[in-house]
Amino acid sequence: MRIGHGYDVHALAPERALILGGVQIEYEQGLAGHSDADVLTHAVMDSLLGAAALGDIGTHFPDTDDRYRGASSLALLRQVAKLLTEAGYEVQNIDCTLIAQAPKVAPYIPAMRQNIARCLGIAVDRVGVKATTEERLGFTGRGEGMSAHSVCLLNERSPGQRGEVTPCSRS
Ligand SMILES: Nc1ccn([C@@H]2O[C@H](COP(=O)(O)O)[C@@H](O)[C@H]2O)c(=O)n1
Ligand SMILES: C[C@@]1(CO)OP(=O)(O)OP(=O)(O)OC[C@H]1O
Repeated sequence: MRIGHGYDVHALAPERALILGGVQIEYEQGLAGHSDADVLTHAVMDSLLGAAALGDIGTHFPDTDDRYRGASSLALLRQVAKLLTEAGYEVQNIDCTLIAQAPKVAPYIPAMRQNIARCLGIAVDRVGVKATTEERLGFTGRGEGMSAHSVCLLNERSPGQRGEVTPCSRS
């Protein structure tokens, strides 16, 4: 079993859509970024890539590459799922936390969990999504941006399934 951690931050800006866990939420501002800036999904992807020691989202989806301009982070998450499968891992569970002073996202959490689980091909009860404010403190508390943390566990499939060389004894 392998543990992973991911963390991401995006600034709030006018005239941007607010997309969190693949859910578009009505709000006066959205998150700025090269992609759709879905900070929660970015933290989830980094936790998965980290657990597999496969780098991070910037390695796989550089913000200098026009293919990722305005990209759906859920589409990127599906690509991460493929990388994990190819490397011989399956997701045991994910637990992530969005840090945002506003808006209240609790009503959207079931849809976020469904989106993340669907992209990874796992049951929704393997995906935890939570939200908290930072009590008006710091950059999230002042409404300048949002951040997210994620942890995950990956199961390693058996060596035979991963295409690894298995030690053999010589007589
Ligand atoms: N953007 C947010 C932040 C929080 N919530 C929910 O409110 C609860 C209380 O938050 P505190 O920061 O005051 O502890 C929290 O447990 C979440 O359920 C939210 O929906 N959206
Ligand atoms: C997701 C990517 C895609 O180009 O762009 P951004 O939306 O800027 O997000 P960031 O968290 O800075 O990660 C870098 C990129 O991988």
